[in-house]
Amino acid sequence: MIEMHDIWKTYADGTSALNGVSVKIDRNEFVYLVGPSGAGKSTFMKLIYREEIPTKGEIFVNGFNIGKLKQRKIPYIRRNIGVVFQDFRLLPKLTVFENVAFAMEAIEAPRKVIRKRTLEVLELVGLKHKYKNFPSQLSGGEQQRVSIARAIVNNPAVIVADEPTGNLDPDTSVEIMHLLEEINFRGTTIVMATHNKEIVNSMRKRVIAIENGNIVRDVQRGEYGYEI
Ligand SMILES: Nc1ncnc2c1ncn2[C@@H]1O[C@H](COP(=O)(O)OP(=O)(O)OP(=O)(O)O)[C@@H](O)[C@H]1O
Repeated sequence: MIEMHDIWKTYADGTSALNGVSVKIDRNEFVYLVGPSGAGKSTFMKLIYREEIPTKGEIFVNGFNIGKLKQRKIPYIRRNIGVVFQDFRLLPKLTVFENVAFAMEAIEAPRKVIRKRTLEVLELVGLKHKYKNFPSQLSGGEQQRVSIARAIVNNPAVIVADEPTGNLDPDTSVEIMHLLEEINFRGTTIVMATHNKEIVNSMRKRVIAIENGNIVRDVQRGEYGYEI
């Protein structure tokens, strides 16, 4: 599903973020990425959804060598990877429905299909009744649910979530985690960067720890392993 072969990433200003990372993540896995601030977690994820390309090494997602992807193939890979951010990144002037439908319009799905599928995913995240609301009328947890609906609407093979509970209180964080578990259970691979020790230690999954751009630990049903 995701394979990195000796991946190096150095940014334009000379900062090296990843130093020879190799890893394999199988279909349907749920992986927590942990490690200190600045360790390279976001970079790891940006390479998966092709926000960045590696300086050296090869990365395959769903069989595609995405560092070498032709420009015209990029929409295909974007459709196959849903991304969830800490700060939700919903479009404030669009309703809940429109925020989710927008991701399907981008791939030019037929109108009827868009309506049916959008309402279906809003139901899955428990927000169908708020489809006419604007993001500003929702709680943080609800906004994150909408962003998860947007991430899954095109039925991606992988979801990449960068600290999805970072702006949420503990109870809401647990609800969001249950939703991600449910999505994983339905067949989507999930890679999630987090600093949330409680969640990692209570909902045991594979844990990959990154420090100074290297994988220093990779354990099935692992622990958070840091003090904060
Ligand atoms: N666009 C960029 N240009 C230059 N340096 C960058 C850029 N993005 C990230 N970095 C640097 O690369 C290193 C890894 O950053 P990255 O964001 O991947 O870390 P992280 O583990 O996600 O951190 P955090 O937990 O704080 O989000 C850091 O030294 C960071 O300052």
